[in-house]
Amino acid sequence: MGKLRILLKAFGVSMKIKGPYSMMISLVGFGAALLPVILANRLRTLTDSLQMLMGTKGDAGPALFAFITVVGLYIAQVLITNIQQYTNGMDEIKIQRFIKGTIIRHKCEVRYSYIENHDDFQKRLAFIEEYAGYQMAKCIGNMVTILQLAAAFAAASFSLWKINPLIVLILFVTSIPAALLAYFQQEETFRYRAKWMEEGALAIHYFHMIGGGDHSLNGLQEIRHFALFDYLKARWRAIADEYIGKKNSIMAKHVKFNTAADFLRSAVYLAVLLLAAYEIYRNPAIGLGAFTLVFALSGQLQSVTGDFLVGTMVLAQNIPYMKEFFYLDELEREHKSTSEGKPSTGTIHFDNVTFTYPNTDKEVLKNITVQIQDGEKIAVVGENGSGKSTFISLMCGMFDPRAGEIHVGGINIAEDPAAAREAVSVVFQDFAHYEASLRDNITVSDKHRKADEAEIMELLRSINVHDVVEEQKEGLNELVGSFSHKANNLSGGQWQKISIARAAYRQSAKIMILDEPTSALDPVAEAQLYRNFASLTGDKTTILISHRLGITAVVDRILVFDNGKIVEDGSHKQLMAQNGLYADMYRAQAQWYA
Ligand SMILES: Nc1ncnc2c1ncn2[C@@H]1O[C@H](COP(=O)(O)OP(=O)(O)OP(=O)(O)O)[C@@H](O)[C@H]1O
Repeated sequence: MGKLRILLKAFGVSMKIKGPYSMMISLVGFGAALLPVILANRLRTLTDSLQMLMGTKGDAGPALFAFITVVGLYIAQVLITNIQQYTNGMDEIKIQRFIKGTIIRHKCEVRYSYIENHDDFQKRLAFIEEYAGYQMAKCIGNMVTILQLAAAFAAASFSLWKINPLIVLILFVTSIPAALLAYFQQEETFRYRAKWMEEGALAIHYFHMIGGGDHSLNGLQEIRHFALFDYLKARWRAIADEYIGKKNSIMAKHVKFNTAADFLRSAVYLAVLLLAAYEIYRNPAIGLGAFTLVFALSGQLQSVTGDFLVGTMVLAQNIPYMKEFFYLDELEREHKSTSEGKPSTGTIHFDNVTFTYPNTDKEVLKNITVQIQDGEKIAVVGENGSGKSTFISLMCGMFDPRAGEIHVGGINIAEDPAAAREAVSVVFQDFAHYEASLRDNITVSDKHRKADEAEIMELLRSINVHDVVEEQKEGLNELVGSFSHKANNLSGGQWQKISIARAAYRQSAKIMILDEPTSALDPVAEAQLYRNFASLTGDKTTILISHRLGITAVVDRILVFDNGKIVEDGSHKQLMAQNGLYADMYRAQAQWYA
């Protein structure tokens, strides 16, 4: 995309965010940019009228009129400034809402592989959230400001030019170094911040681990128990202090240069006043008011020139960042569902599937071929890191295989993940905790199903997780979570029972996937769950990952994973007879229990 096209596209989006009311106020403000010049000219007239009056008993009318117009202009200036401040505040809110909304939308719509930091997605998203989105959203406002400054510059220059063109030239030329300085300083600060966003990420991680800025309680008890605050604080400090040190030296440099620039600016201003005084001395006919005009407008012209130059340079410099914002539109989306109706079968077919995670070379799954029939109960077992959860992620369409095809419910999941997911209910290893009522926590898995309280409780009883709801004062209406003071937090096992209930609630699913669903349950609860395994899974095809090999008794077939391959496939009896990896693992666990 060419620079001009990016700029025009950004203007379009930015104008839409601003809305017609705010655009109108900006255009009114356009006229208001001329107010200081009109005011300075009225002050000139007032000074001249007062000079005429001095020592004479002449007509006070012109002075009075000039004074009244000055008052009127001041009032108009105050009103317009405040209305503009209000609309600017509104614009800021709209911009933040737009940026957050855009980020959420893209995060939900892109292919899941981006979430695992494919294409530096997370870093680029952070940059868009922090900077690029704001520059894009503000560009039309910035453009209007630049035009206002240009108008104010032209009007002020015209007024001063008539007194002495040299005044305008001096003010303009001497504003250039200060403007360049301001621009380079902004750029240096930005560059440093962008670098910090990349290098300081670890410091932010430590800061959150200690509990700052993050509402999660993850690991906080352990950190307190091992008295790790000082250790983590030192790690955070080491990185943060380096940043602060560099920032301080940049700031010190900027202050030195800015002081010099301010001296120059004041010296030029005084020189211009002297020039005006000389002009009046040389030609008294132009009147004392000319001095008032120069006095009021010179500083104005200096700052307007500087802001205009810096604003234009920054707008041009920001075009690449605006482009970064439009990167979001180029990301690959998850395919929209094209199928009519839901899958009617619970079959799962992996056909020669090989997979590597984004940005890695290691083959985590190697040539997996497996046919799972409708209604089969399958256990997936294997050592840590052998590829079991990855197998599930692919089955849920989170990633595309590097080679091979996966059909879930008869649908090629790479082509229509949304339709294939309709067939599946799942308990992930790291399931979500929703800050909501227990009812919502259970029913979010099937938003179309309208079940009343009795029906939900019946379901919970059938899979033996009803105790979590019955123990709460408000039953299904109990708010749960750790964020709100009104909510009651649950234990790890209670949360897991709710996640199982959530999966069971998705009645229409043909396939049920359970990734270590009992890891947090007590032995009695676990045994009860497997006793009710038939109620939980019904006639659904079931895939169960577990390290507890005792549960393999409730399944028809076991897939044994080793280093990304299915190395054994059969019933418990067959695999024990085979005396391979499964039999070894089973005996090791049984021995432990014995
Ligand atoms: N997001 C990821 N990016 C890169 N590699 C990953 C990612 N997730 C997992 N892996 C790697 O993939 C391999 C298989 O991991 P997976 O989680 O599928 O194993 P698993 O059999 O489920 O293990 P566990 O029994 O410990 O849960 C491991 O070597 C792991 O390091």
